[in-house]
Amino acid sequence: MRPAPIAVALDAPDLETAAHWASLVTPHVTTVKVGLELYLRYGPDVIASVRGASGVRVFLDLKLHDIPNTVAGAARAVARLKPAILTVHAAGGPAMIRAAVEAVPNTQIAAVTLLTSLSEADLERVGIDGPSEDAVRRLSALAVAAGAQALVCSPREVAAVRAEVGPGITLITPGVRPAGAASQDQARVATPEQALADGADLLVIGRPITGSADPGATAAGIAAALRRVSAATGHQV
Ligand SMILES: O=c1ccn([C@@H]2O[C@H](COP(=O)(O)O)[C@@H](O)[C@H]2O)c(=O)[nH]1
Repeated sequence: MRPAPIAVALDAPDLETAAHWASLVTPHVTTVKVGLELYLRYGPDVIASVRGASGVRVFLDLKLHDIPNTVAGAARAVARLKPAILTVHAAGGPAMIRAAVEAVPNTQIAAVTLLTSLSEADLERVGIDGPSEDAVRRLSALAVAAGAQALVCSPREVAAVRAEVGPGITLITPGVRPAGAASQDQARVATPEQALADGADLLVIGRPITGSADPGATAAGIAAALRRVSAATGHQV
C-alpha cells in the first residue's frame, strides 16, 4: 500500500519518543514533521534520528520569521540536513521569502499564512480584519509571487487558496481532526477527508495520531480513509 500524504507532527518531549513514533507511522505516511520543541531541544541530530533506516521525508517546521539576511543564513544552516520542506512565515514579506527560496534550492519553502490556532476573533485582535480566507488568499498570492513552492493554511481555506494559486503549488494543512476528535488548541479545523477533498496535498496531523493508544494503527486508519476519498473523487494520494 502506498503511504498516504500525511506529515505526522512529532511534537515529543524527548528524542526516543519521537523516533519511536516515526518508526510506527512511516509505513503508512509519506512524511514526518520536526517542529520547534524537538529541534530546539536536540538540534540538527534530531533529523537523522527520526529519519531512521526508512529514510522518510522530513518536514522541518521552524517557521522562520526575521529580516531577509538572517532568514537566508538560517535556511543555509539547515540545508545540509536535507529537509524536504522548510517553513517560513508569509508575514515576513516577499524579500524574506525570496531569500529563503534562494538559500536552499533543494528544499521546498512553505510559507505559513495564518496559524490554524487563530480564530476569527483572535485575528481581529491582532489587527487582521475581515474573514480569515481573505487574508490567507492575500498572503498566499504574495508568497507564491516571491517564489514559495508550498503554502500552509487551514483546511477551511484550502479550496480558496487552490483557486487563488492554481495547481502547481503544494498546499499543506495542519488543523486536521478526525470526526469526533477534540480540536485542542486548533481553531480552524476540518476532517482529513474534507481537507483532501478540498485540495490539500499534505495533511499535518499530530496529537490525534501520536496521542492515540496505537499511533501506527491510527495512522493506517486515516491513510485508508484518505484512499477511499481518493477513489471517490479521483484526487491522487
Ligand atoms: O498554522 C499552523 C502551522 C503549523 N502547525 C503545526 O502543525 C502541528 C499540528 O499538530 P496537532 O497536534 O495536529 O495540532 C503542530 O506541530 C504545529 O506546530 C499548526 O498547527 N498550525
